Amino acid sequence: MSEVLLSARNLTKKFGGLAAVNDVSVDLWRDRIHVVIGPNGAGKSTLTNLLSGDLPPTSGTIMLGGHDITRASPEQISRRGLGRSYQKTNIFLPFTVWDNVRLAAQSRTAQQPWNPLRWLQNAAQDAEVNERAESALELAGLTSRRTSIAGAASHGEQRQLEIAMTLATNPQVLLLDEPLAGMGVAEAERMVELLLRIKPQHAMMLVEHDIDAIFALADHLTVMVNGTVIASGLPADVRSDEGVQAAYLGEH
Ligand SMILES: Nc1ncnc2c1ncn2[C@@H]1O[C@H](COP(=O)(O)OP(=O)(O)OP(=O)(O)O)[C@@H](O)[C@H]1O
Repeated sequence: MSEVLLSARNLTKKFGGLAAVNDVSVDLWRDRIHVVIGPNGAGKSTLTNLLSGDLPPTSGTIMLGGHDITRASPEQISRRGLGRSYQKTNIFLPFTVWDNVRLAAQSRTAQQPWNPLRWLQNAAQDAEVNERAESALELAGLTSRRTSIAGAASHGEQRQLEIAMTLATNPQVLLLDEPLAGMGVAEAERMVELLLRIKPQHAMMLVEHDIDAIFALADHLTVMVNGTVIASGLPADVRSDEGVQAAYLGEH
């Protein structure tokens, strides 16, 4: 059954006199993809940064899995099960695909306090980290590329690797910033397939500009303009909304 994993209410973020995000509420459900669109400067990145803890909101609340994370750090929020990818890549280019995913999986493992049985715990932890990295690699469709040097991978594969690295932290909620940016048609199709494959286990919010992908992926579509939500709902309803056509979709 679908459930709300993240719930943000009345989020506002002010930079001086500018409300980059103005009274925005968002629910993210497991097995649903929520796409946020809007022209440049609409507040999409700022909203993502509020949900991930990279920026504190001026007002409003964010609940993740029943916990109030409004003032939590990005690390605490990650440990509570939120993973995000960044437009600017976090990949270590000289390392292999596998090493990158394993490092991401390891970053999630808490340090254990010292005790005489620590080597046993470490061994168990290693096995668990490897397992998490392995399944993230497989979900992202990169198993056959594990020994490739990340820097030598194609643009599309590097974007897949970013998703694999995000999945390796075992998130329930995924925030993805333009996962199809800069991709050709075939790469974009592969990414859409990948996102649909990981959808059932995750609640996802995507910021995306690719119109075909938006309508292939979105279960819920939100349109932001100047920090404000001007429409939010089923993609077909939002698409036919006159205000949306005038403000955004009409441009394409
Ligand atoms: N750290 C900051 N300090 C001051 N103003 C900021 C800051 N970050 C964003 N803004 C402003 O907030 C508004 C929203 O920016 P944001 O980057 O969230 O928009 P966006 O919808 O993600 O745009 P794009 O599609 O171009 O990435 C813009 O007017 C931007 O200039």
